[in-house]
Amino acid sequence: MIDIDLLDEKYSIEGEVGFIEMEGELPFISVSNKYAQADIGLYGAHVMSFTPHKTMEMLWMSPTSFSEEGKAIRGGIPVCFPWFGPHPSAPEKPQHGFGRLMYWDVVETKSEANGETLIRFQLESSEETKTYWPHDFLAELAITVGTKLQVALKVTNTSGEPFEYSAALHSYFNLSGIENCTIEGLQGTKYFNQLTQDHAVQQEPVLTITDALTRHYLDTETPVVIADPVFRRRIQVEKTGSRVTTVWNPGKEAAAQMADMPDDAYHAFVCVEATNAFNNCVVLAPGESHQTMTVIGLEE
Ligand SMILES: O=P(O)(O)OC[C@H]1O[C@H](O)[C@H](O)[C@@H](O)[C@@H]1O
Repeated sequence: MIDIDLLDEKYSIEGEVGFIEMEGELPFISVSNKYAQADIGLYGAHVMSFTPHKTMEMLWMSPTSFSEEGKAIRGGIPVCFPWFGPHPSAPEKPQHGFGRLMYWDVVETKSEANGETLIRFQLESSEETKTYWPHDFLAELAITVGTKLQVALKVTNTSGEPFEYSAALHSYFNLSGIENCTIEGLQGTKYFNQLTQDHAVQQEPVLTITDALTRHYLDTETPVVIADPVFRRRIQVEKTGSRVTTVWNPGKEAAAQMADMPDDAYHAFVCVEATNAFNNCVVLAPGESHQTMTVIGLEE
């Protein structure tokens, strides 16, 4: 049970961080500072909105997303953990792990000296997580709201045995229209095409999306830029501790099949994800940690 009043009492910061609960919606944190406005759901430690002042919303949220326990939120930044995609050996387990299907504990809110706001969450192994995944772990998600949005997922192995996990910070970006936009920074990078199950190398200088696309670019840490000339902006997606960049758009047919997005929503977003999966899963020895981080902002 989430006690929003208690959280508000303990972690709100006057004029900067507030805890909000609305009828029929999952509870969320509202952050407002001199740089930006952001909303962060407690369920899944899920960033749902990030709007630097004097710009438009950077993240896309489905207007028909589910907002109820047991169902993933469509849009924003789902945290996929401790596996990405279908479970490798048990397909009945939830796609993209259980991290996006549980409440995370708020452990700190802080107004930084430079005016940025830090929100820290934790998800610790429990009887419930062990019904999905047998390992002891501590997952920490640190979100910094400034002119840029920084999201860092740190996983520590708190068990006595090594374990392997996969993960992604599955960011949905708000576009003027997919047909107007190009994605820069991936030329010459090899990728696994999930739709055709082939491997290839991107030859084109920029990626243009004209149909359903699910590509996992391998062994790359380079920043990607989403150029949107109609919205007159270039969104830069930087990352560290992630060696796979996933680019996903469902296209027309698959979008129409999804209950939690409008039929034409494929127009409105693209996902560029900081991923650790495929040939870049993370193996942690007892006591070891790994951090996957993404930084999202307008190109300077
Ligand atoms: O519908 P979801 O479970 O949220 O997954 C949405 C998408 O996530 C990733 O980008 C995967 O590579 C896609 O195959 C998947 O369709």
